[in-house]
Amino acid sequence: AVRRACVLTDSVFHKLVKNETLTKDDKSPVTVGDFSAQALINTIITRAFPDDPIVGEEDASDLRVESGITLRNRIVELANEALTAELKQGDDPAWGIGPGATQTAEQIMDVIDRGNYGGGPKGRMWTLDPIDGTKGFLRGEQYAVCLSLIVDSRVELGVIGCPNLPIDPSNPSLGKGSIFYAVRGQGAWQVPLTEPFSSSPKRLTIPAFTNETLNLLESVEKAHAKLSFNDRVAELLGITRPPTRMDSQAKYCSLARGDGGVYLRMPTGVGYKEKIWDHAPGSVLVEEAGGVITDSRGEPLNFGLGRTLGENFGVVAAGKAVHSRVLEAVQKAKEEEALAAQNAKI
Ligand SMILES: Nc1ncnc2c1ncn2[C@@H]1O[C@H](COP(=O)(O)OS(=O)(=O)O)[C@@H](OP(=O)(O)O)[C@H]1O
Ligand SMILES: [Mg+2]
Ligand SMILES: [Mg+2]
Ligand SMILES: [Mg+2]
Repeated sequence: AVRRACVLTDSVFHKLVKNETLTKDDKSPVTVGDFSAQALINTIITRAFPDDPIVGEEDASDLRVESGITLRNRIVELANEALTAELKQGDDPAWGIGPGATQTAEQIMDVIDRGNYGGGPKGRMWTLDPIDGTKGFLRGEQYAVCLSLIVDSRVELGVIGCPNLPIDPSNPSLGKGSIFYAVRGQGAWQVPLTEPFSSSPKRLTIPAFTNETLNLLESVEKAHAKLSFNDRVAELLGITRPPTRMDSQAKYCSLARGDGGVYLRMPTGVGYKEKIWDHAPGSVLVEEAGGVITDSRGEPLNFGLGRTLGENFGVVAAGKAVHSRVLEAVQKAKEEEALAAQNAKI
């Protein structure tokens, strides 16, 4: 499902035109690529696991109204193109894909809305972010197709497709595009997007870092994380390398294979609640690569609270040894901030 969606989003990027993007109520962008990829993946999940609910980022309400007709028609066309593409190794026509698997506009809208599940502490559920880092996608930079399976609040499987991420940053000739995946208890792995079954998966482990090699992985968008706080934490840790900024859960993939040493994402203070689909796949990937992921207090992320992670205490992910040092530096930076706020009041 993730591979097919990556082929879809990559082709959408190359033919995307200006009026194929909507601005959602929260002012964030969503493109025909996000909607059609959600239709595609939800179709496959629904056929393979008919009883499983899906917590998906997008919903079709803006497409069901008069003003959404042009966008809807385009999404139906793109989703059907992706659904009916020829079967590849590992594909099963019982999943509603392959030549002839066309759906009506109504079916496409309904399958997008299979992502409307509210989440919660008990049972099986999938999370889907059809394009994570939509702003990165629009810039032609990093984005990711992100899927996870949660059972009784615990992430058991995470799959992250990164069409624009170098396969090996130290060897650019290998090109771009990988799928990263982890099954709890079975390790973290990377396979090339184009040949996921024919090449042997590469096992990922977070390497050891020194102060000289350590660096932060952080958001591109200033509205998504408090980057000035990150700078102070880096200073307290004695980090000399500049941070690596990239959109989407490609940050978790980069951490899992050691391209960067710490993923730090602190709230900007506007009351935004992090969504479970933005962290569930990445969290199991990092844990299976030998890392630790918590909020800034050191508490585990709770994927059983609904569609969000609840009150936002940020996210800290790193290798085991580094993680405890980062938590200490984060606490120190928070104390400094509180003190400065108090002094400003006086
Ligand atoms: N205010 C605020 N604070 C924190 N996070 C927010 C905020 N607004 C949006 N979002 C979510 O950020 C997701 C992408 O963020 P990333 O850090 O992964 O990439 S980016 O560099 O910031 O674009 C992005 O995911 P996508 O919508 O899938 O792109 C959002 O879910
Ligand atoms: Mg979005
Ligand atoms: Mg996202
Ligand atoms: Mg998204």
